Order: sequence, then C-alpha cells, then structure tokens
Amino acid sequence: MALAVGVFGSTGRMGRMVTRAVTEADGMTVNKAADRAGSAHLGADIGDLAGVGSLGVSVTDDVDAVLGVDVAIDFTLPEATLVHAARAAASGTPLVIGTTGLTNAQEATLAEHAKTTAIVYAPNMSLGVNLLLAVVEQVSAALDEAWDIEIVEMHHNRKVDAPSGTALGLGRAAAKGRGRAFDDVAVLSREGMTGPREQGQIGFATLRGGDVIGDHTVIFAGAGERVEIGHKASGRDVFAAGAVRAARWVAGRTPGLYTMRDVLGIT
Ligand SMILES: NC(=O)C1=CN([C@@H]2O[C@H](COP(=O)(O)OP(=O)(O)OC[C@H]3O[C@@H](n4cnc5c(N)ncnc54)[C@H](OP(=O)(O)O)[C@@H]3O)[C@@H](O)[C@H]2O)C=CC1
Ligand SMILES: O=C(O)C1=N[C@H](C(=O)O)C[C@H](O)C1
Repeated sequence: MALAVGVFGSTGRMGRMVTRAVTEADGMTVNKAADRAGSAHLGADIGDLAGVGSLGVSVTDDVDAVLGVDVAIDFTLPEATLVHAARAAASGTPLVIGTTGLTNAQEATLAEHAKTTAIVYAPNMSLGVNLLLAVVEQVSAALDEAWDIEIVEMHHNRKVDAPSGTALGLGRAAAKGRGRAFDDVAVLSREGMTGPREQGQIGFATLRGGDVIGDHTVIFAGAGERVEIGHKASGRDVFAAGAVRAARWVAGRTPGLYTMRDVLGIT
C-alpha cells in the first residue's frame, strides 16, 4: 500500500517541487493538496500544476480534508503552519514542516502540538546543510571567542523572512558549540554607529536578489586568518528530496518534535 501524502502550500515554489518528488518516489502518492482560501488555483489538478500530469487531486482550502493521509508536508507561512500543526495534532497526522520565519513563541506552540503527533521541523531539508550544521557546531567548539562568527546568506527576491531559517539554524549550532545561549549573542542585523564588535557575538548579514535558491556561509574570523564554510543550493529538488525522506521517516513514529538531523542520523 502506497504511503498517502498531503501537501500544504501545494501550489507554491516548494509545494510543486514536493508534489513532483513524491510522485516520482517509490511507494508514495500525493493524495491531497491544499492552498490558502481564495487562491486562484483552488480546484486545479495539482499534478498539472507541478508538471507531472494529471493526478486526479484537486487543490482545496479544506485543511482537515488534507489531514486524512498517512503524512502531511507543509511549506507555507508561519501563521498557516501553526493552523496546520494544530489540526494535525488533533487528528494525529504526522507532519513534515519546512516553513521558516516562526517566532520563538510560535516554535513553543509547535513543540506543544508535537506532544500529540510526530513532527519533523527543519529550516533546511538538504543533506548538505544538515551536515554543515554538525560541522559548524564542531568548529565553533574548537575555536575560542577570539574568533568572530559571522553568517552571510543570500536568497531570491521573493523570500519574505530574514535572516533565513537556515542562517538562524547555523547560528544556533555555532552558539551551541560555544556553550552560549543563541539569543544572548545573536546580532541579526547592523546599521548606523554600531560601535566596535563585541567579542562573542554571532552576526548575520542578509542579501536578497534574483533567483538565488539559497547560499549560506559561516565565517570564523580570527587574527591573521579566516575559516569559511558554506553551502550553495543550485535547485529546490534537494529540499524536496529531504522532505520526502522525512515523510517516510516520520510516518507512524511516536509523537515528538524531530529535526532533519534525527531523520538523517547526523549526531
Ligand atoms: N526547509 C526547507 O528546506 C525549505 C524551506 N523553505 C521555506 O518554505 C516556505 C515556503 O517557501 P516557497 O515555497 O518558496 O514560498 P511560496 O510563496 O512559493 O509558497 C507558499 C505557499 O503557501 C501558500 N499559503 C500562503 N498563505 C497560506 C495560508 N494561510 N494557508 C495555506 N497556504 C498558504 C501560498 O499561497 P499563495 O501563493 O496563493 O499565497 C503558496 O502556495 C518558506 O518559509 C521558505 O523559507 C523553502 C525552501 C526550502
Ligand atoms: O525561502 C527559501 O527559498 C528558502 N528558505 C529556507 C531558509 O529560510 O533557510 C531554506 C532554503 O535556503 C530556501
């Protein structure tokens, strides 16, 4: 029996990519597809929109109808994701969330929902970035605070949140490596007379332009030398492939809030 998948944000950039990846994966089918109320795509066949041919699945705005599946995948906006997570928890449907831009309070609410259904929540589903998270934590632990950490990211001009969820995740990994609380050391942007940099800060710079899929660089700047490690995505298929892998992994799993590092077994 094929794993039945529901896709939230199905007509978006990632939703279409996920629909394609699920359709092309062995033993999985897209059974339900949702988008926002009022979307011009309601009623359209999601397979046609995703470029894989008709799947006989019409785009709906009925959240609960989409949750009658084995696992649901969500790439939308924070407010929508919170609604989807609440309904998924009520119905016991496992959920894979790729949406970024959630506040700390929204993440805390998500953790509550994960007490009743299994949720994989990851700002970046690619294998490369999840390896990078582990490497950044290790490098950060190995270098003392005389090494300034700065994180630079660039994305396409349609992106609505900043810094990217991945950049924040890399910052959290760096803070963890140093044994510091992220919120105590993060400087999410700078302008004007900032004064000199304080030792121990983790700084962020956000670039937006063109069709850049997602570039991230973590810079460890020391006296007389720099270590730079990064990742560049050249297609959204790497994120969709990760979402498919997470969906297989989380289906039928006991409730809890999981990360992509759990899915990939990267410690
Ligand atoms: N974790 C990862 O690996 C990745 C995460 N992302 C994240 O995924 C999210 C989506 O990115 P992307 O696909 O590029 O964005 P898009 O804007 O292309 O897609 C978002 C989709 O969500 C829909 N939507 C908006 N509001 C609602 C709502 N209230 N209820 C239901 N659906 C809604 C949009 O509909 P409409 O267009 O009609 O408004 C659209 O179809 C972002 O947060 C992004 O950062 C992106 C890539 C990889
Ligand atoms: O919005 C995007 O496009 C992306 N968002 C994610 C993020 O905020 O980190 C992941 C990826 O970089 C693409």
